[in-house]
Amino acid sequence: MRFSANLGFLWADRPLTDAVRAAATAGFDAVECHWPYDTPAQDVAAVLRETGLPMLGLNTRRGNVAAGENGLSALPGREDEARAAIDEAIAYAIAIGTRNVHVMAGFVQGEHAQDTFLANLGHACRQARPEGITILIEPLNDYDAPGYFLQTTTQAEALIDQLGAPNLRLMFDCYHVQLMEGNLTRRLTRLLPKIGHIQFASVPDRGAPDRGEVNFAHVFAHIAELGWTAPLGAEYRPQGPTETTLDWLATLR
Ligand SMILES: O=C(O)[C@@H](O)C(=O)CO
Ligand SMILES: [Mg+2]
Repeated sequence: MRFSANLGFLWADRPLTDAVRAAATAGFDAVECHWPYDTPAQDVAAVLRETGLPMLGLNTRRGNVAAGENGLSALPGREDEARAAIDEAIAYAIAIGTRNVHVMAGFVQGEHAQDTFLANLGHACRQARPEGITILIEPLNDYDAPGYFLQTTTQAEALIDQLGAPNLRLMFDCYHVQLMEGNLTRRLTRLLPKIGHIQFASVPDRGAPDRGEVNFAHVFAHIAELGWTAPLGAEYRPQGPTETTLDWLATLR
């Protein structure tokens, strides 16, 4: 199994460039991040060259974070901002060689939200495709992100089918999926052709994967049996310094 350190949570107390170095030293095979925009892309590109780690993915900006926003792309009336955030994320991804951009939907419900999300995802897929970039959508659980537009893999699958873009895929975060829908291994098997990236954390406390209600040794073995070889994203909140939470890296590899 290969693993990617999600630097939105792991080593989140360090500048992004130092966090990449820490992930390399700890033995991760790749990194991914949430919102890298405060760090110049050329600095990130340089540290990726230095360490040899790929940055697997990044997110579009959330909008007005102070006002509680968590993405713009499903918000009716905010299309210009949403598309600017998508274009910015794609440009940043190109600059650092990242192949996945997660387009964040936002807190909104309803039919207009669905139409808005689909239209903005269409824009994202068209912009990203010539660059070889995949657009990801990620269902978030309703406990941590109440009211988030995209909450289940069932909903995400319907959106992917409806848009029919070859470069739109599902970010399957085992943590969110277990909380909302469960049945992880059957769901992974069925959805595999539509999955662009897999993440994990313990459930329900979003800690390291060697605890909680999900047996990740079993889930990872199943993912390997399915033929999935890309690094899996460790997106958990370390309790204490990240280095002290990495025993699982040796045992689950
Ligand atoms: O699971 C998550 O929260 C992340 O993957 C993310 O990108 C949005 O917060
Ligand atoms: Mg996630």
